[in-house]
Formats: sequence, C-alpha cells, structure tokens
Amino acid sequence: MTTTTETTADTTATATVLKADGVTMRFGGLTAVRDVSLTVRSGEIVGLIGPNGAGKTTFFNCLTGLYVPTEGRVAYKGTTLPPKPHLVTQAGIARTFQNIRLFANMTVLENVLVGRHTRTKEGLWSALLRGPGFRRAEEASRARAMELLEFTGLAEKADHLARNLPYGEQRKLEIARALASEPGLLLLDEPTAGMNPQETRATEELVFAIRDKGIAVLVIEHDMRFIFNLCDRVAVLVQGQKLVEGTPDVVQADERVIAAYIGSPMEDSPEDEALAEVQAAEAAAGAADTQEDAK
Ligand SMILES: Nc1ncnc2c1ncn2[C@@H]1O[C@H](COP(=O)(O)OP(=O)(O)OP(=O)(O)O)[C@@H](O)[C@H]1O
Repeated sequence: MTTTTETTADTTATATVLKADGVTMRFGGLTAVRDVSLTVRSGEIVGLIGPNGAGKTTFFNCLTGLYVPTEGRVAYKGTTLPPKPHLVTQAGIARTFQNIRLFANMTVLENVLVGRHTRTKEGLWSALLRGPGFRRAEEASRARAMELLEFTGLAEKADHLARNLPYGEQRKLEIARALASEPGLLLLDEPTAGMNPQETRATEELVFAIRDKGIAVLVIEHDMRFIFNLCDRVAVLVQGQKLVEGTPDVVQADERVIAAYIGSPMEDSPEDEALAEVQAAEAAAGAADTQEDAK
C-alpha cells in the first residue's frame, strides 16, 4: 500500500467516497483477504457479509489503517490513505468495533468528547493554560457532543457512566463517538450483535438517519434481514475473496451466495436425514392411529 498522501486522477472522486483496489492481507501463510476491490459512493449504505472467518474484519482493519495491506491501495475521496488509524480518522473515516470499546468509567458525554479530539485544533499550551481560545473550543465541542447525543437518543444519559448503560445504548454511544470525528464515511462492524429485535430496528433507523446526514456507511453484519433492508448494495466475502456484489435482490437470489453463505440444505445433509426420520415417525404414528381407529 502506498504510504504517501497523493491525489489521484480519479474523475469520479466527487461521488466516490471510498475506493479499495486489490486489497490483499496475508498473515504468514494465511491469506485472510485476497485481491478485494470495493467502492462506496456518496449517499450509499453498503453491506459486507460472509461466513465467520471470511475476512470481513480484516478488510475493515485494512481500510482504517490498523493493518498495512500486503498488497493494494485504499483511497478516501480520491486521496490514498496512509495506514495510520489516527490519520485515517482525521481524513474522514470513523468506525465502531465488533466488541464494544467504550471508556467504561467515563460519562456518556466524555466518551463523545474523546471522539472529537481529531477535530479540535487547540494545542497543548492552550489546553494547559486554559485560555479563552481553549474555553471557546471546549464549549463548541460540548455543544456538538450534546447534539450527537440528541441525535442518537442518549442526551438524557449524558452524565451517566458508560458502563451503566444497557447494552443497546452502549452500541449507540459507540456510534455517537464515531460521529464526533465528523466523518464522511462510517464503518460499522456488527452493530446489532447481541441486540433484541426492537434494538435492531432502532439501529436500522439510526443508520438511515446517518446516511440522510450525508455520511456514507459500510456495514458488516450477520443479520441478513437487517442487511437486506438497509443496504443499497451488498458485497459477499467468502474465504477472503469477493464472491458477489450487487443490490440486495441480486445477492439474495445468487445461487453461489445461497450455497456458500445462507446455506441451502445439501443432498444427504444431516438436516435432510433428521427431517426424513421425523416424517417417517409421523407416518408410522399416523398408520398406528388408523389401525387403532379401524379396531
Ligand atoms: N491478526 C491476525 N493474525 C493471524 N490471523 C488472523 C488475524 N486476524 C484475522 N486472522 C485470520 O484471518 C481470517 C479472517 O478473519 P476475520 O476476523 O477477518 O473474519 P470475519 O469475516 O471478520 O469473521 P467473523 O464474522 O467471525 O468476525 C481468519 O482465518 C482469522 O483467523
């Protein structure tokens, strides 16, 4: 991956928010991601699905600078990204993690304020001296953080400790913190994991509202109903490679996806055997009842 920041001659740069080209990630002998290209355009919600171990999180880590891809290039709005997480965030990509990573003993508001650090310009001396510039910046940051808490429905809990929030609200807080860096693209890694159906529905609404604010979204999720309801486009990773990409209708109907991921019952599969046993038992019970009635 190129480590310098350079502007490409990508003429679709205004519409293209994220462009990953031929991303490959190897860990020793294991190729976790193989030659994956993906584009996310302005105003889009794109889904990334695939079985466990398909390479989805590794791909996210390549996009956000946590990993330096073995091969390939990632560009945000036409500019190649340096593989450093804080520079990627500064450029305009924010993310949440599969496992919640909040500051448990900080308040809800403080967690969001932490997310704003890439957007505050006040330097160390200004912060130490707590001069008027610093105070103004701090007030503006708090106001923006409160706006984000209103937006995510957490404003009333601004002073609560993050660890005391119910699970679904902790996930929302992660999203609020990610939004605090004012991203143009939000990456969500399994945002509904462990949620009940109501919380999942609320997350769906929240993601639509984020998109309506002009932020493109790339989301990994195992919940198919959530993905197919939400996304404009879905890419399917299987064993590190992109198998299919298309609208939810196209992806759902693709036989390779059904076979590789959603899982069509195979001939002679254990499920078939179990079903046949149940049917045989029901037929035998039915026959016994008929004989009983005939007596
Ligand atoms: N740091 C690492 N070192 C070595 N192997 C890794 C590393 N990270 C991931 N892998 C391997 O890469 C493959 C892809 O893993 P990854 O976590 O990206 O899959 P995933 O699609 O996100 O899975 P899940 O849906 O279970 O989260 C797996 O075989 C995993 O064991």
